[in-house]
Amino acid sequence: MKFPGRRKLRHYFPVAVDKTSLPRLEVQPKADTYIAGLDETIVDVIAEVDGNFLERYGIRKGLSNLVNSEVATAIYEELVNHNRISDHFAGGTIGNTLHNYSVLADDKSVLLGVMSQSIQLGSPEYHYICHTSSKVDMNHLQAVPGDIGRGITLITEDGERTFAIAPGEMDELTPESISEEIIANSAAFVTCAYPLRHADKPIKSSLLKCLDYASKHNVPVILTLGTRHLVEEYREEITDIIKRHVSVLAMNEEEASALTGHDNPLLAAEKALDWVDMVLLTAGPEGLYLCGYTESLSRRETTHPIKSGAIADFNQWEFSRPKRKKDCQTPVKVFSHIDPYMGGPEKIRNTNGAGDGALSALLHDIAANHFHRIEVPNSSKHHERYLAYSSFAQICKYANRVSYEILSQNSPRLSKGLPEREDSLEESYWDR
Ligand SMILES: Nc1ncnc2c1ncn2[C@@H]1O[C@H](COP(=O)(O)OP(=O)(O)OP(=O)(O)O)[C@@H](O)[C@H]1O
Ligand SMILES: Nc1nc2c(ncn2[C@@H]2O[C@H](CO)[C@@H](O)[C@H]2O)c(=O)[nH]1
Repeated sequence: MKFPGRRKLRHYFPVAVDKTSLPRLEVQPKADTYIAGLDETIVDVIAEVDGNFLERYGIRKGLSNLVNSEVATAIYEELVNHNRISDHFAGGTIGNTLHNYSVLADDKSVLLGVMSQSIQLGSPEYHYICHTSSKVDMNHLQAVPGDIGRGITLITEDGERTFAIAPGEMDELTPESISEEIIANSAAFVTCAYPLRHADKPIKSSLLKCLDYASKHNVPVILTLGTRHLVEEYREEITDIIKRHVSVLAMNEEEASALTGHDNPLLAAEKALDWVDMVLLTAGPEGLYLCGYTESLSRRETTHPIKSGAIADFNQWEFSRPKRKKDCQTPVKVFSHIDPYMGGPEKIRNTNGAGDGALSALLHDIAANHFHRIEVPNSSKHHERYLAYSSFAQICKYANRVSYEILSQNSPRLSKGLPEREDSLEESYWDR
């Protein structure tokens, strides 16, 4: 496990553990630190189109639209005929998050989902495997006879991305394929709300089974909402799942508004904290918010300028470390915010995956805490049980930096980790 931030001088990390056996790519649940995630396996087919194209196919801009196979074929053929397809990328909101986690942490994750049992060279499935980090363990995927999902990613002139999703067999994941051992030993279980729109498909029961296992074994559940209209359509069901199972909720401000009824991100996050332990709320050009709980007695005051918004002096305690509410004797709410790293890249061609990138940084910090607690249980870092290793403010910086990287490289999946020079997130970059 590579640690987020500059830590070598200030803390002890057992980064060089004696290897008594050959390294194995497959996750060893009792020995490895890893994140488990469930997703619909999707390949993103990237194409540039004009607004008229979306209208003609009745596709709602900026959203993830489900389309049947006839519409998908018609769209695909038109894009091919007009030479509009620029690339194929492995996608899926959780697939992206796990890949990015594994790249950042240089460590393992487990993907639960389906994969075509026979894969042809150059096929979308082939692209999916090729563009996924070798540290994402795919040994637990369930084989299906047909295709995985195609996420036709339509980029309009304004850089906005709209999905036309042809599901193929991405929702055929059955509960029998879910390993309790994998979930029980993970540092966290991460999933998204998308499977909920496939009530008649086995993936939904598989998701619920994972949530039950995670709750049973006290594994933090991280849920990312996906897209605004999904939240609007399934609000009650999503809220119920959040209240029963979710520890960390990740969403953008539109999804937050649909879920909580608050357009103001601080108020939306505060409302969501009635249900969960932590909220990661990304707000596009406004940056991001990380909010949660800490212990009143051990809270730490920020040295950053104090900010006020819908909540006065909201970032006062942002140097505190996040805890689950149930692990606090006297829980206090903590709010932290950061503006986009260096104001954002000069040119943004599309914002696809920037929010997922921020989430993978948060997962890295949660997994680092899990790893350190197991390796150095008597460290002063673990006198109390924390949810993450770093403070709210520090995680904000890291998450923000990763979003920037996704935006500048124009793809939802990181091709490499952050540069070593910057492993210290406190150095020059942050001082500008
Ligand atoms: N226009 C922008 N200018 C500067 N930074 C931006 C811009 N858009 C996004 N960002 C950065 O990326 C982060 C995440 O962006 P955003 O809120 O758009 O995510 P999202 O809608 O959840 O994305 P996705 O669902 O595609 O993963 C923001 O918190 C911010 O740091
Ligand atoms: N799992 C899943 N991912 C989606 C869906 N629609 C869009 N995405 C993914 O969201 C990512 C961007 O956040 C893209 O890489 C898409 O593949 C969907 O219906 N299900």
